[in-house]
Amino acid sequence: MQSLAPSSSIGIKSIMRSPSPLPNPRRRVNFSVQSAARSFDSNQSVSAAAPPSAAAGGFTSGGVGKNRADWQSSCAILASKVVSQQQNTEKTGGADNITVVNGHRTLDLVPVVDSNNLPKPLTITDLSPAPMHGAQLRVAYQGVPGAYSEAAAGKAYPECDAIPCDQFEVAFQAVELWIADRAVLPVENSLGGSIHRNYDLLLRHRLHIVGEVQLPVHHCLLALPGVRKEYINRVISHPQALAQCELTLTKKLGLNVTREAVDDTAGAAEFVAANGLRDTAAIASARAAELYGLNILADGIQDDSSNITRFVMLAREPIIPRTDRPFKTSIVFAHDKGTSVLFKVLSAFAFRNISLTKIESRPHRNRPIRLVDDANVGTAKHFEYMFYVDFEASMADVRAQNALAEVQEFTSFLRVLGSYPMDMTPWSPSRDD
Ligand SMILES: O=C(O)C(=O)Cc1ccccc1
Repeated sequence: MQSLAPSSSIGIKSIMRSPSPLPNPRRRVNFSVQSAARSFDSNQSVSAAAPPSAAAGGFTSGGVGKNRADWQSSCAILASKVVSQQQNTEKTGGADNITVVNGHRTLDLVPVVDSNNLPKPLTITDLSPAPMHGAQLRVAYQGVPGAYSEAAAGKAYPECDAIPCDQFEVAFQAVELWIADRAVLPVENSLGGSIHRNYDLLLRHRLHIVGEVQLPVHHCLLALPGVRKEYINRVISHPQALAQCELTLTKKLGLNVTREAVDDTAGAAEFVAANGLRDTAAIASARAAELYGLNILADGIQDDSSNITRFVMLAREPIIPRTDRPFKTSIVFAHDKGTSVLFKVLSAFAFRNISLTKIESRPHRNRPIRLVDDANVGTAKHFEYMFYVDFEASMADVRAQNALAEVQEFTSFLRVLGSYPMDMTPWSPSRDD
């Protein structure tokens, strides 16, 4: 999967403002951080935030270390990468390519948009805290205007200044480097399940979950004006969107054509429009159709009308948990010895009548395999897992504190990702219901 923005380009581009209640999409942060990000291993967090405290939901054990020197060197790495990326861009220009990633054909796309909209080079001053932003909350999201993440930012913070970023890594770093105040991250979908890569990102960075929103997602099939369904031989979108519309595309619309995954839904729409592609349709929102001048060929094409995506809001500092409204707490833990650990951990919540809303396991990135020697049988190899659990209680609730104290006894690593108000907005299904 590739970004629709030139992946080697570096810049913040100015884009139009949108009317309320959608957030104000002002700038696109699309400095490329792939290589810079690789320099930040888990021991080199770029977070400048103070160490989290248990009371504020930053309870952690066995987590990564960080200090001012790490932060400064991370900034230096990022700044030097920015300069070299910029030079590469100048050398290579921006060719419009289809590449092969993990065996899939993907688009390496360069939008040919009006030159006022082309990314402007990021300078070192763009990486320092910007005191001129005024009182508006700046919320970084992955994608371009019209992406669902932008809508989620607008739902969480109606008056916010939404900052598009070409990658999640960039959205995280925008917050860590004080370019943005919050990042918005899709974490699970009612049809597609958990977005695993984003869970991995939560662990690699030191941001705190400070809120959640659940957004009904209503997909449209978009094409250039005058293009009919019969002309389409390719559908492009975010992989979640492609998966969420698979049945409708094939069974209802008869579109047994190539699918190609790109970084975000609205970026797919922008690409079709910017390149005048008459054989390609994008799956994206009605707002993306409006922003990029595309027609809606089919409306509400998600296979299940109750298609909800859950997003979390991330900040440098945890919020102070409260007990006067429903809160949720997200934790991640690992264990390296003992039996029935998962059972014991879950009982710590069950005995205190704390409901779990999610449990997810992910192979441990740094320690994927555990060897268990057995002289009679040989060497057994088990996957090592990280477990992600969400439970319905605030860290200000003594039951949650006691449960976590107990969990800590059975685990080798425990981190509270955040304790935050639950999204209690009434169920509002997709528009076509
Ligand atoms: O690509 C987008 O617009 C996103 O925000 C990610 C996404 C994709 C599909 C459903 C929900 C969110």
